Amino acid sequence: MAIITYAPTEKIDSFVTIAHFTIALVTPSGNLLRALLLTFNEFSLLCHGDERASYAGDITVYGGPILYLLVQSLLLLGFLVYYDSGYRPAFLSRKVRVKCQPNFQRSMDTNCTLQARSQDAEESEYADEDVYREAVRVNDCKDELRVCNISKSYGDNLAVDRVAFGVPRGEIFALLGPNGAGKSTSIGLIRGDVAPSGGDVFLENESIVKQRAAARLHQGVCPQFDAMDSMTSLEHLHFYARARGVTDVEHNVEQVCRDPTATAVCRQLLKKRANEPQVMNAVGLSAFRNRMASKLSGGNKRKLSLGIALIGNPSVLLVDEGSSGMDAGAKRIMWRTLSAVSSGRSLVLTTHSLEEADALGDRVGIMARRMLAIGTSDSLRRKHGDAYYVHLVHKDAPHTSDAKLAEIKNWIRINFPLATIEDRSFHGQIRFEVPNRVASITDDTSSSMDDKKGAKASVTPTDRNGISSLFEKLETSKDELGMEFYAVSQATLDQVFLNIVGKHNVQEEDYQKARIATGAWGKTKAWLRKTAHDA
Ligand SMILES: Nc1ncnc2c1ncn2[C@@H]1O[C@H](COP(=O)(O)OP(=O)(O)OP(=O)(O)O)[C@@H](O)[C@H]1O
Repeated sequence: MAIITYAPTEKIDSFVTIAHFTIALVTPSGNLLRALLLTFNEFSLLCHGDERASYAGDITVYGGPILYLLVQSLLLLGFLVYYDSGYRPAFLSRKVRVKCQPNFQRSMDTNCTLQARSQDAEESEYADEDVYREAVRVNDCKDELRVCNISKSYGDNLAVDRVAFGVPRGEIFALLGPNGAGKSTSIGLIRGDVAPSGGDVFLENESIVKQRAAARLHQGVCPQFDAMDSMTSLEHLHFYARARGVTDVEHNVEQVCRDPTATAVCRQLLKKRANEPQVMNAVGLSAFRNRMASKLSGGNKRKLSLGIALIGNPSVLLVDEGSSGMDAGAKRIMWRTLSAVSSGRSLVLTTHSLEEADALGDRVGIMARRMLAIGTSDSLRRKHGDAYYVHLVHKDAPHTSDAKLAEIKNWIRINFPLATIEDRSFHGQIRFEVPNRVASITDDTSSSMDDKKGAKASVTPTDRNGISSLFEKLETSKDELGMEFYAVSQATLDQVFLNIVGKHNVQEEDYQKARIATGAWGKTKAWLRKTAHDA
């Protein structure tokens, strides 16, 4: 419009052409627009000044936009390949330190650089000493996967805060956390899809930040959502094998179980149907090889995604919620498949299912933005669920009178002053929790809360015979209280998880948002409601 308004009439055409070519230089859509305008303007196609245009492919007609688009496609493809490779010329990179350190500066440093601080100060920055120890261990270990103090923030939202762990070959590491804890972001960071704000990830000692293409060769990813196309299961595997540059597609995963520690299940799977593609065997999809992926059941779709992740026999396998949406039976089959394919590689599994983490994970990491606890499920139970859970059933159940239930509760309070009795009792059944260390303390009925604290404080670490004392008391009073059965169990991983997130005051993302709404908007709404009501 500016050209048409202000340019001399005889120069309008040439000025418009110059403007078109200049804009099209940096915008591919500008080329398409120019081609479209030419199509709608017959004079532009047929005339070249006062003469007839030689042909439509002339540089001033369609030739210009086509040439520009070709050059732009090549440049953008080159940029994409360069960006995806993660390569940075030396002059653009900051100082590279392959060795990562705990306690890096929070100022979003791309290296895991160590600030000179005392060990106590360093340790206090981590949720507990096991988390700190893992962050230190991951510096020098030879694990196939090393996640070094990785962080990611989206604006003000710090989604992942200095998470550090290592996964050696043959180990399954289960990453647990409530909704919005940053599990999928952590997987994205390990994959190299999300650029970290700080820290680094090393796959077979290759940095996902600085050698992304090389590091990615070592990983296979089974994403949270199945991305299926209109192809059969077999065609999917062939397609992804070619995309990954795998030549021997048919026997690609022949060596899935080459490790001497390979499980018997794994070896059996490989023996069966030796002529089938081994990925098919490994994930147990042989029967559905020619079925359209969209027609597979949810469980088999997950297996196909796992099969795709196994293409190329990666040494690090990332499984994001591997059994989500599966029924109990399919879940167990998936677990067997996962443990079969885990031998000889490092497997990171994110899950909401504590049962799954317990069943599969050699080690478990519980995170909510930062790592809150790490260890085997047994060590976590010992550390964070150090209590016995007792379930009593009265012999008159389900018709036990309230008086008898009150008598049992009274007995519990006298014998286990620090026990927590569940408020609700179901048809003559009572559940209570006794802290392990104090299971053997006897107190009188009149003991005040201070007395109880005193009793707890007086327990020494050697006072660990709580379980025998607990059984002795239950056995002695069993008949007197009219108990039919009783069961004593240790904390489940569910209880451990709740204890840990409770201790760190972690809430689910939606709940947090709801609380924020209550704080600001909620208060305003309440005030408006009150004002309207008063009026
Ligand atoms: N692309 C993004 N842009 C902005 N914020 C994001 C983005 N991706 C994730 N987040 C935020 O990061 C936090 C962690 O999200 P993430 O999806 O990693 O959690 P999660 O543990 O995988 O949750 P879930 O178990 O529900 O899948 C959330 O607060 C989320 O809103």
